[in-house]
Amino acid sequence: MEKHDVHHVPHSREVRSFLMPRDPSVDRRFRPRPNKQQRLFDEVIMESDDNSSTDASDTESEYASTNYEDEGSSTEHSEVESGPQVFLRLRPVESPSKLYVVSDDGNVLITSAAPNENSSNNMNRMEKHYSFSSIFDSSVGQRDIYDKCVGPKIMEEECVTIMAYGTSGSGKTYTLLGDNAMAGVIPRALENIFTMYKNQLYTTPKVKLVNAHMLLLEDDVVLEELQARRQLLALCPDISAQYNRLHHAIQGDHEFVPLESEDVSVMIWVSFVEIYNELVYDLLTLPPKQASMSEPRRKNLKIVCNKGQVFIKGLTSIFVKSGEEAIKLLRLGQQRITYASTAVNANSSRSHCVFTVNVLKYHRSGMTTCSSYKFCDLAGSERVDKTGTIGSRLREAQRINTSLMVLGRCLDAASSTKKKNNADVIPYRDSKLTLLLQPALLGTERLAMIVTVTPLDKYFEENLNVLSFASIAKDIIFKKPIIKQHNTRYSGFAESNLPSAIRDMKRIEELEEQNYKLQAEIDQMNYQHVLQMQLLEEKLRKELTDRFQASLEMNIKQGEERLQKMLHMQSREFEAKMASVNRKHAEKVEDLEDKIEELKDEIEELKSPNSDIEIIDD
Ligand SMILES: Nc1ncnc2c1ncn2[C@@H]1O[C@H](COP(=O)(O)OP(=O)(O)OP(=O)(O)O)[C@@H](O)[C@H]1O
Repeated sequence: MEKHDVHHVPHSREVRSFLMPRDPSVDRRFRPRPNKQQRLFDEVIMESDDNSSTDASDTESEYASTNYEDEGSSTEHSEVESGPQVFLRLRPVESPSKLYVVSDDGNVLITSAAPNENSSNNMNRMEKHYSFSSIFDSSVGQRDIYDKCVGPKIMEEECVTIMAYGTSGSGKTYTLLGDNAMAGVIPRALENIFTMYKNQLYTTPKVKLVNAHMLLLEDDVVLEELQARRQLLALCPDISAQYNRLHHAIQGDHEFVPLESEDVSVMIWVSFVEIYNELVYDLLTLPPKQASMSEPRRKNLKIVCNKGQVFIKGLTSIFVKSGEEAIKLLRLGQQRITYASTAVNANSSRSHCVFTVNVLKYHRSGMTTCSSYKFCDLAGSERVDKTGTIGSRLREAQRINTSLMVLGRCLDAASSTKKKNNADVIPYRDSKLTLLLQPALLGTERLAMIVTVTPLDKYFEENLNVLSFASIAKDIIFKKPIIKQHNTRYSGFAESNLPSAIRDMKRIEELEEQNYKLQAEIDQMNYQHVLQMQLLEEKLRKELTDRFQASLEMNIKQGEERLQKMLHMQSREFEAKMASVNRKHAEKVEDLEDKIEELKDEIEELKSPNSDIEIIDD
């Protein structure tokens, strides 16, 4: 086993690469790092202030906001120097490898030198130390993971991206979603959010984040939103029994406290996307209007960067009134995710998924703020050479590995304090994933990464890559101000104090009720119409059948009569012929009888004694 000598000074600087990760135990002096922490991304801040846009520039909204002019957006900043929090979770396994040891303080993972046959890389054949914000061994459950990694961020009402990263089958999806018995981070966060804002929840979708802009919606748009939400929720699986169990278990695990403020109304929206083979798909699309099209068409969407804001153009965002509704939509989206069975996980996510919860708050002052929580379940990195992956699975794996590699490069660039005077210092545009997670990678929003590892010998090398990736993320120091919340002030909205807001709400509820009734009437009329059409069709069918039957019967009758006539004529002809033949025969018989009589007379004459004829006797 090759031992790492801490006093040995390498002659040249180590080459940085994500695929051949840096050895974190190499003397820090010889890592390609600056001597002191510098302010990063000044140039990127400038970029976000200018009017340039990537992909497409589309800030015009289909949503009317005419009466409520946006007086300008701003952001609530925190100037504190900070970096991402990186947590390590070890998956429970039957016989854990002895190659991984957690330090006494519980923050450093020490990997032993790999046995030669387990490593294709010399660098891996030495002891390494990886430090984390916290390490959770297999005994740590879902409750503690939430309390440590996510809960405080929700309480602070900050914009945050929670990212699960690890090899395939190491427990990323389990950590984020959990199972029926043990809820993961997302259901807990939803319960936390809905309990926190319990007294401020606004039941009408009056404010929406559209293309990264907060808009006050007109009544007709509100109705559309309510209709869309009703339609989509109707498609969701029924999880009420399961949800009740989950809800009680979560509330038993944590003590979420409702906020007291009365000056704010809160609206919560969720969206869910997957990035599959470098294409972005909406997992909450509405069903098609025509009933004939059973499956909603999967249309890939564009990620747009405009004025430093990143959003997905045309992404469905659904207004939710309870944790149950949000979890229902999460389950619906999950059913639409691309899963496949791989060598290491029978139900492996083949895409990166991002579930976003936007908490929009409008304050009595007229200020509207948004806290955005992004939960990102990354597809598992995979050794395509060892697992024998082929065909479409291989293509997927290559795409997954490439996008993870770009993510690694972005983190690497962010952790490198070597200042470069160009805006493209972080290559976040190189993959859809990094483009979408740009605010977290640039440090404008908080980033927490939960790294999952299966502590088995056979995954040793893959795990070292994951750990190196994590250690790169851990090194990042953002000096750019963290955006705590996005703010917008509306001039019209300032007047919308509570009484008028309540009036609005009542009016909207009335309209919704009316709309509901009209929809029911339309449904009833449609039903009647269909019924009438069916009856008419039936009547027409019967009429046609009757006519056809009558004409058929008439044709048969006419045919019979014709045949009867022909038969009669032929029999008369036959009778006449027979009569003539009989007559001829009778005449012949009469002639013959006459002849017989004549002959008889002649014979009598000859026999009489007076005859002159002498009879000679022998
Ligand atoms: N900490 C844990 N405790 C109990 N079971 C776990 C834990 N972590 C993972 N598992 C189980 O391991 C299996 C694989 O986990 P999971 O699907 O979360 O992996 P993954 O990292 O998301 O994989 P992929 O990237 O292939 O989708 C699941 O059956 C899950 O229940």
